Amino acid sequence: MADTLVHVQQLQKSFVKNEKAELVLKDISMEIKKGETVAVLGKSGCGKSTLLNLIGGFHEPTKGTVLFDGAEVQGPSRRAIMLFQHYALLPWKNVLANVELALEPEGLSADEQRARAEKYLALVGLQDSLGQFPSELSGGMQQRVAIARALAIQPEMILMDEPFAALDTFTRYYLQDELLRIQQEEKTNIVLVTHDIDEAVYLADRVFIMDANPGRIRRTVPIELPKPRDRSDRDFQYYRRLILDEFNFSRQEEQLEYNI
Ligand SMILES: Nc1ncnc2c1ncn2[C@@H]1O[C@H](COP(=O)(O)OP(=O)(O)OP(=O)(O)O)[C@@H](O)[C@H]1O
Repeated sequence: MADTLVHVQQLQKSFVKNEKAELVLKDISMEIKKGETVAVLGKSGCGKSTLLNLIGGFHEPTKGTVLFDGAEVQGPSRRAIMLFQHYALLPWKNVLANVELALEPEGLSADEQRARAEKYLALVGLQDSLGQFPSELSGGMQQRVAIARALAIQPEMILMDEPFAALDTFTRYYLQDELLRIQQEEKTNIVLVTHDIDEAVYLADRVFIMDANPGRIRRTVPIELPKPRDRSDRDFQYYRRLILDEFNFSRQEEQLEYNI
């Protein structure tokens, strides 16, 4: 369909462990529409990162297919960039050089490359930190460099694996707001793997809730609230509660491992 960017069809993934094939993902089917932000929530080990890696072409499916803009994903592409929890910046390069390095395959002139890197660093508010090195930056600033580096490639989709999990609550809220603002400006698709129910309800248009052993999608929850959202609003609490109930947290049967 014209408005579908990612189409996951009957996806299965097994890994060999102790000489036995272990089914990690079973029969995953989902669509991500152009311009959408989706979140994937589930218990630790249910296969969220594996699903993200399959969508990004970093793993090969055991069965099934992933279509990106109608074509089968057969490997990583610069149209879908992965953003990790631990920034992955080169410590010996300054902020500007870290972003410029990611642009080398684009074949831009030196001036164009610099202008593009500066544009996206300004977009994340780091225009005054171009010459600083990663060790001189806070975790939140390092993640902003990583976001600028991903955006500078101008991908259609950014795959985020718990991008703010290493940050304190205030920095996390701040970066969630930044991400929302940037996403609305750039219209980049975002697939967000998170443990943070609040983060999923705040950012996502739809939340995919996964079950474990083997990993599968149990329920899809559309978050029908205008953005930016108010975390203290009753409707926000409604969705938060609905998702908490999916995980039986209200009955305290599960060990709490989420940021709520
Ligand atoms: N490359 C691999 N080789 C073998 N097993 C793997 C590999 N990658 C993941 N697994 C296994 O697949 C299962 C799902 O892992 P995955 O990292 O996708 O889960 P997750 O839901 O992202 O977990 P977490 O929330 O803890 O990051 C786990 O049992 C893990 O050990």
